[in-house]
Amino acid sequence: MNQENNFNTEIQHKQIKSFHQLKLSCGDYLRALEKLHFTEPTPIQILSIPEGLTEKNIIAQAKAGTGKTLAFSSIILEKLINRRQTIFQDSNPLVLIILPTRELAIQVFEFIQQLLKALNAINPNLLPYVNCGIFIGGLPLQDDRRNLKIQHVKIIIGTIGRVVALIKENSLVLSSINTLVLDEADKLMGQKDFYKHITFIFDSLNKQTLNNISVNSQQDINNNLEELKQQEQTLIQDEKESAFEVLQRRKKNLKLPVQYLAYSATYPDDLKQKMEKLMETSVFVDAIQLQNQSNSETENKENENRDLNLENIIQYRVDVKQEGNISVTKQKINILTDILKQIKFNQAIIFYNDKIKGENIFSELKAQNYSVIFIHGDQTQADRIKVMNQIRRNKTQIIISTDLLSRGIDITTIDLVINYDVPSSVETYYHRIGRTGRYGRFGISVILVQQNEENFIQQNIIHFCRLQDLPQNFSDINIKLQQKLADLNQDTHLKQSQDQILDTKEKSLSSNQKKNQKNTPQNYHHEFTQGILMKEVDVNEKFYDESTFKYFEEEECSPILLNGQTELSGSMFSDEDDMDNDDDDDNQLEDEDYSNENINIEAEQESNHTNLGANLKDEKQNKIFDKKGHICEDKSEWGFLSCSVCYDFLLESEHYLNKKFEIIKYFNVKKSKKDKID
Ligand SMILES: Nc1ncnc2c1ncn2[C@@H]1O[C@H](COP(=O)(O)OP(=O)(O)OP(=O)(O)O)[C@@H](O)[C@H]1O
Repeated sequence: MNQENNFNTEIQHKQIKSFHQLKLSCGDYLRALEKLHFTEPTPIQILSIPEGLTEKNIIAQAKAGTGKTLAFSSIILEKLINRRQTIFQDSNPLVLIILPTRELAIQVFEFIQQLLKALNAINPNLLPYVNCGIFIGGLPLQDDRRNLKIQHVKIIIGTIGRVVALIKENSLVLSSINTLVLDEADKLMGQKDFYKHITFIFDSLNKQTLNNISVNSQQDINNNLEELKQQEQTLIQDEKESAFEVLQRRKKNLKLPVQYLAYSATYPDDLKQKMEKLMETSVFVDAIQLQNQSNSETENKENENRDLNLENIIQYRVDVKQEGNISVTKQKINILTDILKQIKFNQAIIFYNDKIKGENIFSELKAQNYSVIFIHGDQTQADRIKVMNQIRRNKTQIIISTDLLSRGIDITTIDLVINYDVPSSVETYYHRIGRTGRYGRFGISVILVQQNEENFIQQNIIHFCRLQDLPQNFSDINIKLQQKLADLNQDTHLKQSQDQILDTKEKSLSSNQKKNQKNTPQNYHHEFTQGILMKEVDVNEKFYDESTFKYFEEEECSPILLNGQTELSGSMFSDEDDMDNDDDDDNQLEDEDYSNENINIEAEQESNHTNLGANLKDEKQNKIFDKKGHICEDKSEWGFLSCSVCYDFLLESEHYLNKKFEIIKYFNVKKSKKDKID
């Protein structure tokens, strides 16, 4: 492309201010994005979504924290929406997403679940057969087999070892996969063990998708023969040629049975060629240039357009000097605690290189009464999930981690990253510091440098990154950090009130579509002669519920047994304790205490919301208070829900709680269609 063309394309890209302009054709999907507050696309979304929708293989690069997950998720979902008429014919998975760590896999799983949920709330008939499943090491294999068999998972999200194991034992069938996503692709391709598995997946995909033409798609081919004939005029020489041969030749001709999407913030040069070879004809989507051009300081400086630094992260270095008899370890701990005392951060992550060191830092900080937690790959999966939960709920202020959390993890409240140990490469450095400064927010990073590490730093870090010495005075930084926290809190409030407005819009928009939903419990009237045993399922945490994994069953999915004495009150709204920063470990107590309090807090906050929001809240409050005085008359010692008022209340609450109440067992309950009674 010549310079003038380049310039024009850049101008066009800069003019894109909404997702509508990105070849995303489905209005409901655009509304779902809006509902989740994704209104303006980021450079990687502007560049890679339209490319991806043309079925090209993509190797995409964008700086840390700039929206790569939404970019590939949008391509996947738009493709599924376009194919929705035929999805239900196939019980095999259609999309495979591979990630390097379990924590990242869980995050991407939850993100796509959220997108699907928002889409489903707007139009339940759009992708009713599309669900996603998570397949990671450390959890029972038999659960994965069962989920693949019974749940007909369409979007597979997993870590490489588990995915390969499932392919090898034929539990995971790849014959219908049409998109393979490699997130943190340089890690997956660059590490020797991973690469071996990746090539195995590519080979299996090629074999199985071609075999599939003769088996699973036969029905599909026959159905679409006429259409195929029109499209493939040049291929069909003989009217009697079988549909199988037509498609076989068509696929071979295109040589692209599966679309590959690779995303990362970093690609070492030697790796790019290796990837291009494996992914055959691919395009390189480079968002770095566009990201840097939107920053006036670096405008028109060709070499600086490959700069991976984020403007919103201030990077400091501090030298660890030998002082008297004090050991280097002690020196480093002193520097660390000094930084932690002086910088008024909200949440910090400290990266270290070996596990024993991590445990030592943990003990030192714990002894100084810091709210601290540590994580590494040798912990049990139960502990890893527990730690991630603590971090995400902002229940711990300092996280000590190996490079396990250096990539992809998206926690907006982290505002300080400390490289306690120097990372092994500049790529790892970029990923580590990218745990702060997410989506353009302010963040700080500090690297501790020992004398014997100076050469490495000079050659690998200083040359590429904008390191400056740690200042004596942190007051300016602290003001910025406070401002960031205030902005984050304000964003949360704003989003909450916008959510209420959108929910109301959505209710009126989709009331007709919702009428089409059949056999949901709401459509039935229940006559209670004895009782129902109910189970509470947190919709956002459905994955955990499906597993027999003990820790999560205890913490997230304990069945609720409403006994005869149950008083309906605000304590039902325990789901809202996301905002709770209390460090209390006793979840049961905390839920109940907080949620009662929560209603009062909300009542106070309501006065600031719009009328529409206020009405909605009123509606919710009334629902609680309407029934608050209600005490079930049934004194059944078994604690079954046996009262229709309680039951109705539970169903009404689903919407607010973001939970589903599944009926485990009926006891002599008659069911009849509600509309007959009405
Ligand atoms: N268009 C958008 N509007 C608002 N927020 C967005 C948008 N796109 C992404 N985000 C938010 O930006 C944050 C970072 O996104 P994401 O985790 O996808 O970054 P990433 O590029 O994959 O980062 P990393 O390189 O660290 O993996 C997330 O909190 C995400 O919800």
